[in-house]
Amino acid sequence: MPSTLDDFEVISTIGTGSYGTCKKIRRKKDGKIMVWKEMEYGTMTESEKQMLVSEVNLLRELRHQHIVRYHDRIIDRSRAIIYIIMEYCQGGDLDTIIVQNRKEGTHVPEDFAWKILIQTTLALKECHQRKNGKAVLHRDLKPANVFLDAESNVKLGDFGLARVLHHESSFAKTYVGTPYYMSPELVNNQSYNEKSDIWSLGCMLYELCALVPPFTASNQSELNRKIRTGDFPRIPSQYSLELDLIIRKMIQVEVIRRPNIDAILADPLIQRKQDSLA
Ligand SMILES: CN(C)CCCNS(=O)(=O)c1cccc(Nc2nc(OCC3CCCCC3)c3[nH]cnc3n2)c1
Repeated sequence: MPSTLDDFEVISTIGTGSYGTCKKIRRKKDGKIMVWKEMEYGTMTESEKQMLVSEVNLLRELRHQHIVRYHDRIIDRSRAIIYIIMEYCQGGDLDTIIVQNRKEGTHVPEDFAWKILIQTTLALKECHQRKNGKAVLHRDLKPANVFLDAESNVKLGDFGLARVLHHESSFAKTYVGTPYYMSPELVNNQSYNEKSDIWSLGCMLYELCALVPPFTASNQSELNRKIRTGDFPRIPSQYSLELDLIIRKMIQVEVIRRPNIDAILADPLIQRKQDSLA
């Protein structure tokens, strides 16, 4: 029985993303707290709508403990809006945590950083090595897309939506942040691949520890130059050499030297940490 808008009541607006608005909702029948993301499709071409349909179908297939769970979708044809209903992540997003620590002059604990690294890598593994074939690359891995549940476990969000965004008339075209996590292969106009997600993962872990991205600049060409060098400062000295080392392995300019998901999970540094965090 597909859901209808009447099955839910809106509690509050959480925020507006590059694709539309995210609202906190309550399912009336059992009081379950969820979110829906509202996307206007009225200005989309037929092919963009087709892309949206296939992205939403991908979302519903991604079932993993560290990926935000898709529940349903509601299409309001009269207003040309699609509502994508997903699990609510009570812990908010990593971007908010980074901003808060920067403001208070504090740092996240080392074990928290390892936990985020391990759980986000497991979420990416699910996407890169999907059972029935085609890998789903995230393409937009960043702190604002990594959410936490009530126990601070990772819930990777907004999969695929990143790809839908770049249709001509979308809000996304205007709504662009600085691509701090752009990989060297993207800077050199080469193709995006699974290792590009690994580069972004390394950049995200770096920012979680250092509270600033590994590469910063006041303009795109300066940023591109720094990214091509691959040179960046060590994470703050309070963090272990091992954590700095694993981040460095991911932020490698040469794609072939960058570890893939399985290499990261097999790394002795991770193995040892996984045991101690378990
Ligand atoms: C970027 N942030 C500073 C925005 C401030 C807003 N706080 S916050 O840190 O996202 C926050 C606070 C409390 C609960 C939640 N839970 C949550 N949020 C989602 O998306 C947020 C949305 C993503 C696109 C941009 C706008 C916000 C979810 N998507 C699927 N499940 C979700 N659960 C999030």
